[in-house]
Amino acid sequence: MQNPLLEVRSVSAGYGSKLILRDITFTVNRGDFLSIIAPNGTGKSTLLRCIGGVLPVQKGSINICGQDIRAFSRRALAKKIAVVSEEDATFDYSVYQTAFMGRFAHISRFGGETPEDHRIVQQVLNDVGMWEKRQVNMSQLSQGERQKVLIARALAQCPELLLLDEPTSHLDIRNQFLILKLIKELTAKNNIAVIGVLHDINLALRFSTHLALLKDGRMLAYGSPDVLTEEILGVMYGLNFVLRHYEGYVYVQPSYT
Ligand SMILES: Nc1ncnc2c1ncn2[C@@H]1O[C@H](COP(=O)(O)OP(=O)(O)OP(=O)(O)O)[C@@H](O)[C@H]1O
Repeated sequence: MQNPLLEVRSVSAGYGSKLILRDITFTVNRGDFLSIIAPNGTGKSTLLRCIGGVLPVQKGSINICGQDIRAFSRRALAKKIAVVSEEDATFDYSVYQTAFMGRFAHISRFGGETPEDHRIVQQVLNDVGMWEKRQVNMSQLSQGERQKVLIARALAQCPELLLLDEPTSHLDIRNQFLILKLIKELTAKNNIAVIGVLHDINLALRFSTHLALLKDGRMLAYGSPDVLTEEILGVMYGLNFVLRHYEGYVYVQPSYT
């Protein structure tokens, strides 16, 4: 049987002596779109940093394609995992140069870049609607446009797992929908998986195959979107919520009572 794409086993992690994540376990398979949902400061970005190999785990292990991520070089891991996060955004380059950075892990040290690298960059910039602005400097873009370019850079990496840390926080409602729809389609087409931190629970419910619900650094529930209930939302956010079903989708709203 094929290994799961990602196995997170009993992971505890944090910063120095400050433990943030406690005993987190889940697996992700190809085709999955997992959204991590939790209140501010719970450890969502910390979890993505561990999976991306940026923050070492203190206990437990993280395997990708059956191998511990600690066994990978940075370059080898970049072929498996791409991250979209504003943390590592640089603004001194053009849109094209920024998206092209996604190809670095694939470019052979001796052969140099190939027409295929440029074809992929053109494709991803077209996909996110930023090809027309390819020569513009990143510093001259709106925050939403920058976010689209960072998504293009990650897609150019042709990863097996895409990590998205609030990838649509600066996008308008149309672009949020279109970008997540694009990512979902690419997940299916390329047989990859996505783990996203999305604060908009309704967007998460629209696109996710799986949800991970965290509180105080621990996993409260993990599974299909059915794990989200009014009760569990109340526990997570300390507020009453109502869940409504409409045209096959579930929507969440805070209740005023
Ligand atoms: N580099 C760091 N050094 C020390 N503590 C940190 C560091 N980064 C984050 N933290 C702390 O870890 C905790 C979890 O932070 P994290 O960014 O993972 O939360 P989050 O769930 O992604 O939050 P948000 O929804 O607000 O983005 C917070 O208490 C935060 O203060």
